[in-house]
Amino acid sequence: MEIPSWSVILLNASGLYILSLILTAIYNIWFHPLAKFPGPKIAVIGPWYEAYYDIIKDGRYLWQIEKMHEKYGPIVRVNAHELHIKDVTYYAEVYSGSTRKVNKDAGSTGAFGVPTATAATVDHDLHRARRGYITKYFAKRNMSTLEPIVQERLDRLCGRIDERLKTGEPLNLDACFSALTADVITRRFYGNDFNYLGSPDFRFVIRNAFMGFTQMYHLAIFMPLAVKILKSMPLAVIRLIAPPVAELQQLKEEIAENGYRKFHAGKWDAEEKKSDHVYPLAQLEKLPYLTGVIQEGFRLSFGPVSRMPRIATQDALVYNGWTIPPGTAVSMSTMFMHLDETIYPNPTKFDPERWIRATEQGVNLNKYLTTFSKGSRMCLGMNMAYAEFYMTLARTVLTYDMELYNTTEKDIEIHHASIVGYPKKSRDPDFGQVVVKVTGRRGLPTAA
Ligand code: HEM
Repeated sequence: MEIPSWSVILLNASGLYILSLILTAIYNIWFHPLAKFPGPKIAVIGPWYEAYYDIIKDGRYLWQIEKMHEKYGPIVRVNAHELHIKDVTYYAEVYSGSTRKVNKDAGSTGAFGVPTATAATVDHDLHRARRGYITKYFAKRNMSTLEPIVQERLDRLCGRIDERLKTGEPLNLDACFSALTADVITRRFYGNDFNYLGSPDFRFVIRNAFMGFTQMYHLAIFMPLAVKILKSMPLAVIRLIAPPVAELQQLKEEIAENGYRKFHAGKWDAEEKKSDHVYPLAQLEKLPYLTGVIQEGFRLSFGPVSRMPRIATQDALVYNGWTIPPGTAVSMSTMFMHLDETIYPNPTKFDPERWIRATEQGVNLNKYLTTFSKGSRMCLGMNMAYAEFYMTLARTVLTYDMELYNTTEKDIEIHHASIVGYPKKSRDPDFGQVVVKVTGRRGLPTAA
């Protein structure tokens, strides 16, 4: 028997592959359980349309989805297996998880590369069990043990801000607040921290690693194998191809090797303790304007903006006359929730008083704030994040005068979605950061 040449084998294999793509496209357009839902056909024939916007155009699919909603209405099929809904009144139904079993979408959680993490757990029941083990550590009643940790780290932060006041050197708020929160979290959960607040320019590996991870997020969804191969290369090679991914790998290797031995010695910087503008959290939480500032900050900074689909495994959801079959991935986006003008008139305006007005009118605006998501999978660290925001804002704003330095609205306007939002890319390495000059330090207020 004559053995076919390599070129014939290759030709046949390519033919079969193309045929399978055509058959999949035909199935997805006409025979898939979601075939009847509105949306562009090009988005469902295969993963390429979404991949084009999220990989080539770098996290721009969300804005394309916005255009789809303008054309097709509030429910759109955004890829072969996922529906996206743009309707603030329906969020609780999709994200609930307390009244029905809700899985996560394996496609998007797989990108995290940590299948045992609570946030990446796909199955409803397994997630419930895993979340159950750790919930108590995040309870609101435990925030009193967090308070002294935050106050001590704020003392350290103030020490660093004082330095900038003296030298006149600009201060990168993104960097110093990231260092603050990393120190607080590690000290709260591991008993010690790496004293990132003490590092020059507040640079630290976890922040760079997180940014590296977000940059690889879309690639990891569409080409998981390519990312696996990249991660298996020697660190020096990874550093050449994708420096932030090298940071992530280095961090993992260091933790695997040393555990947490590199922790800060644990000596609290008592000599830096200052008593001005230190208010108890319980007192701060009662202040309506400060609360409005925090809520409005959460609203316009969005939190994670990438889609986080939920799958009702056993129930059919009903939306606007459409019956969504069980097992369908359904997503909604915080960016659309927070910019909905029926809930937030003049939505891009930073208006803390809208929260005060809503309370006076008996309107529960919090229902539409989805920075931390809602339902059974909502953020476990929410109370911790709020506590840090109250204490940090009160302390820094009351203590210092600051002026924006080389920072404009363009630095914070989001243009790319890669888990969190990023501004439009720029060649300027400092672009996309909030930088200030510290211009003064205030004394104690006249009335506490
Ligand atoms: C401003 C700060 C934060 C924001 C905006 C935020 C936002 C979120 C969001 C939206 C989710 C849901 C993710 C999903 O549906 O896939 C989430 C989950 C989670 N967050 Fe946060 N988070 C913040 C801070 C924190 C902190 C400080 C911690 C802990 C120290 C934390 C721990 C968690 C955990 C453990 C989950 C997984 C919960 C689960 O799957 O049951 N977060 N976060």
